[in-house]
Amino acid sequence: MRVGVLALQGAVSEHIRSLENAGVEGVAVKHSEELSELDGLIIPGGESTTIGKLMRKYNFIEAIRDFSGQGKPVFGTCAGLIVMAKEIEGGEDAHLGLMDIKVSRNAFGRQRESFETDLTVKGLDNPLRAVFIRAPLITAVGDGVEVLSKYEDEIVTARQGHLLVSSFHPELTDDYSLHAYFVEMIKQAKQP
Ligand SMILES: NC(=O)CC[C@H](N)C(=O)O
Repeated sequence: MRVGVLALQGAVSEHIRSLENAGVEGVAVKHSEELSELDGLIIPGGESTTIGKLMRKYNFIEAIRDFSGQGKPVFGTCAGLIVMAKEIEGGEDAHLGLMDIKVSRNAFGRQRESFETDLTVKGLDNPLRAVFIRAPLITAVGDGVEVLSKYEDEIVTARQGHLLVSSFHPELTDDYSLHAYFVEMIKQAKQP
């Protein structure tokens, strides 16, 4: 199994390390043609406007929509969550528009630009150490979306079939259980 990490901007090597800890090969993806050799894709955190621009410039928009359309799992973390959303609050255009969620960028405000907490996540055995950095929040979800965790009543992890998103950075700690969860989603998707 090979899992790509979109390497246009953001925390790429950390995701590759977490994937390797979860027992699979992680590869940095710089060209859209590389997607055809992958079983799953992670879109990392960074800055969503920049990632969106680079995705357009390097032909990733249609390529990732196609990849997802084949039922291949996609996991967006932080800015990656924002680019996967169908709707971004504040009138900004959606980027990939893959997942039936509405997001608010930088939702925690300046006082709490970054913080860490232990989160209970549905499907994980133990609380997950979560690092939030200028994090977005999911403010509405469609019918097919399952909420996996909340922080202070706000949705911070969700899944829609083969799509997974988190507002926080699961790759910045030694806890790779959410990556292992994503690897399980890929195994399920590969089953005939
Ligand atoms: N850590 C992150 O990925 C931050 C996301 C950033 N606030 C954005 O809007 O794109």
